[in-house]
Amino acid sequence: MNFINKLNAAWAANDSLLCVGLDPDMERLPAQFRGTPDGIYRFCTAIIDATADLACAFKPQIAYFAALGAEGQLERISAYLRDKYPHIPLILDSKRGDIGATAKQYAREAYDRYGADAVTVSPYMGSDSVEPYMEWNRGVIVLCRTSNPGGSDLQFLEVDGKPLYQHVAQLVADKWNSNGQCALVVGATFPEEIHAVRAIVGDMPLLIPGIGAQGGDIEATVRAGRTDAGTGMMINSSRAILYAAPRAGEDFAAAARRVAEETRLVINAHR
Ligand SMILES: O=c1ccn([C@@H]2O[C@H](COP(=O)(O)O)[C@@H](O)[C@H]2O)c(=O)[nH]1
Repeated sequence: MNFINKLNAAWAANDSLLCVGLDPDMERLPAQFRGTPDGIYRFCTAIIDATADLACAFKPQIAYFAALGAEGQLERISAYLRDKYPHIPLILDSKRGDIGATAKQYAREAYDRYGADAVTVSPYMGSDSVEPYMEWNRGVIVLCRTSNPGGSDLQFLEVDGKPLYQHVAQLVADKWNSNGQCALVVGATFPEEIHAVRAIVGDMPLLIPGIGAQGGDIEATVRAGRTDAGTGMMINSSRAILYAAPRAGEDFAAAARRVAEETRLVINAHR
């Protein structure tokens, strides 16, 4: 099943637009998982088990694995998700961008090595840098209006009367999405821009990081990004779920589940 079909199925099966981020920071892991690469695997799979019926996707950020030389654990986590929850897409957040020959290797890394259903890519190097991803029947999620404040340095530059990020949205909608496999990254910290991007791209899925630890407003995000079908979004939360402070008598996985459930409820209240 291709990415968009799988995402549609996961939205429906779990009645959820919540994407759970997998960013295992060794310093923040519960003590029983610290110090060994296998601990990363056990922590992430415990989070997956605790939230799989509440999520429309899981999004590991590759830096958290590569920094520790733990890419093998990411391969294991991806295989675990595929085997146990084959209906939930895996989004590899790697934000790659390079010349075509190198991009071909990055595409193999994402789709073949990690078995990702979709991967995040940077549009900065243009069409030939994203074409190799399009050759796979998987998802390509293009950075458009990122959640960080510094994203404005370039993404807000006015070009031909409109901000650069809107040109990216238009380019993806008009050209790069000819096979219907694209989505865009737009930060929850910028609801007005989510609204502007939605107006350009119709019902194309949006990956929306920035709620939770980055403080984005869930209600404003959902109102700005929802489609007529009440879907169209993968609203990502990583640290707020992974490192939810356990209440008395509650373990980390139960705390993660509680926060994921609360987040999904708030999202669904405004769909
Ligand atoms: O614009 C962007 C693009 C990607 N991210 C990534 O999403 C998560 C957010 O983590 P939180 O803990 O929920 O803040 C992280 O992996 C980022 O690399 C983003 O934040 N903004």
